[in-house]
Amino acid sequence: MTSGDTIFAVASGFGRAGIAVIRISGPGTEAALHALVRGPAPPPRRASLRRLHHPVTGEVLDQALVLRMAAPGSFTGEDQAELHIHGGLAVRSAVLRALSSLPGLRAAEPGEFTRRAFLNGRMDLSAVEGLADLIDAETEAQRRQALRQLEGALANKVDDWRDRLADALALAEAGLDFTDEADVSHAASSEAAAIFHAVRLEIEDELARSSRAERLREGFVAVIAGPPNAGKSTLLNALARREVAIVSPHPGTTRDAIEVRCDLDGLPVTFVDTAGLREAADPVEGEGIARARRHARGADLVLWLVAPDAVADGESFGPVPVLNVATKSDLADRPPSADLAVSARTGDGIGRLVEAVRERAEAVLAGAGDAVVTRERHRKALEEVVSALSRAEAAQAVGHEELAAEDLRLALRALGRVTGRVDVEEILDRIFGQFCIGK
Ligand SMILES: Nc1nc2c(ncn2[C@@H]2O[C@H](COP(=O)(O)OP(=O)(O)OP(=O)(O)O)[C@@H](O)[C@H]2O)c(=O)[nH]1
Ligand SMILES: [K+]
Ligand SMILES: [Mg+2]
Repeated sequence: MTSGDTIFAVASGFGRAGIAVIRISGPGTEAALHALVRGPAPPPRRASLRRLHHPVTGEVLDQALVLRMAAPGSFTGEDQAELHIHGGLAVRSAVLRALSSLPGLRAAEPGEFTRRAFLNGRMDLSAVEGLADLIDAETEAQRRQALRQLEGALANKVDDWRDRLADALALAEAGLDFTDEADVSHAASSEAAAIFHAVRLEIEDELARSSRAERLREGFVAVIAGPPNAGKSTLLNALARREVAIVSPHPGTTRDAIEVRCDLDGLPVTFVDTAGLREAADPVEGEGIARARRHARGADLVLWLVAPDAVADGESFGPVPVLNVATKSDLADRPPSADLAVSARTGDGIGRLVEAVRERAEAVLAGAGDAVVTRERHRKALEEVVSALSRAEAAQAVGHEELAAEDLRLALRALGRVTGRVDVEEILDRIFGQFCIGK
């Protein structure tokens, strides 16, 4: 399956670079190469050095390494080529203009290459999402998780569940066909029940692990909270090793929450600096304080900071664990109530604080690397499967074989949505919209 258009885009990053890669995909690829190199298109799967010309004026635009992949053995499954050109902005735009001038060629939309790969059966939807995550991965743990997904960790499980449920459905339907032969009917339907019961337990097991995996994608969140002037923004800057937040001796300096993503030995942790908590007269500060409390209640961990000169009542943030951190340890000894003491000024204790946060992040994210359900979209679909299977079991237990078969069909359809084997149009735009041009 190919669409008529041939698309092209810069696949490497923006800005000056030694080399830029332009991708071309579609039925007009070979003709486009022919026009650019003024001769036969280079043979597939062989890197060939060629001069690129403007197809109309004949002007030489650049020397390029040309790679051609013939359908269906390419990323998109279509005829495809890569032009490795020199990365200057002028070279890039000259080659792009030359491509635009060719009939049937147009610039690709965001995610369009990957969309074609999906439509041509080169990857399933969960692999598409894995690819998006791999491009965005910032830490080792995220990279490994995304790669597992791209390589089909979820798709393989889903395919296995689908096969078994399809068998169960066939058995259930056989049971319905043989209702006049009670033995056959009974044996078939209890075999079917055993299958969908086992599948349901396996899916529930995966769902139980999924919240950790989703967390690994999004990162562990540690919110820095405390009374005004506790040194929250100073600590954030020390953790980020740059001046992200404004520091001043005036209480009430920070209003908006400021997030910094960190890589703590391969684990993704987001630190959030917030407005100092107090009764505020100023409505803007009051809004900042309301946001601070919301952030803290949604966090994985609150770092509760108190300076030696401040008297502060502790606050509770629901079930979120709190680490009590005494700040400005260069000014005073650590009070007994604190778990840790730090000085952002001298750097004292910062390493121990980072280690404490890392340990907690590790505990929360442990095992996330093996989980295969990494997104809300997967979780929602699998929850639907579980409830359809529970209904099927209940129906079957009271002899409503037809209802059980209907629920099995619903379960199969919901499973199909994870990998995109059924009615996917409505989710396609959302997924491919996350990609940038050239992917
Ligand atoms: N001696 C010393 N002073 C510090 C330390 N950390 C922060 N300060 C000072 O404490 C004051 C307040 O620091 P901030 O980081 O702005 O405090 P904050 O908690 O973000 O304050 P608000 O945003 O207003 O709630 C500033 O004058 C900092 O220079 C420290 O480790 N030692
Ligand atoms: K301040
Ligand atoms: Mg601050």
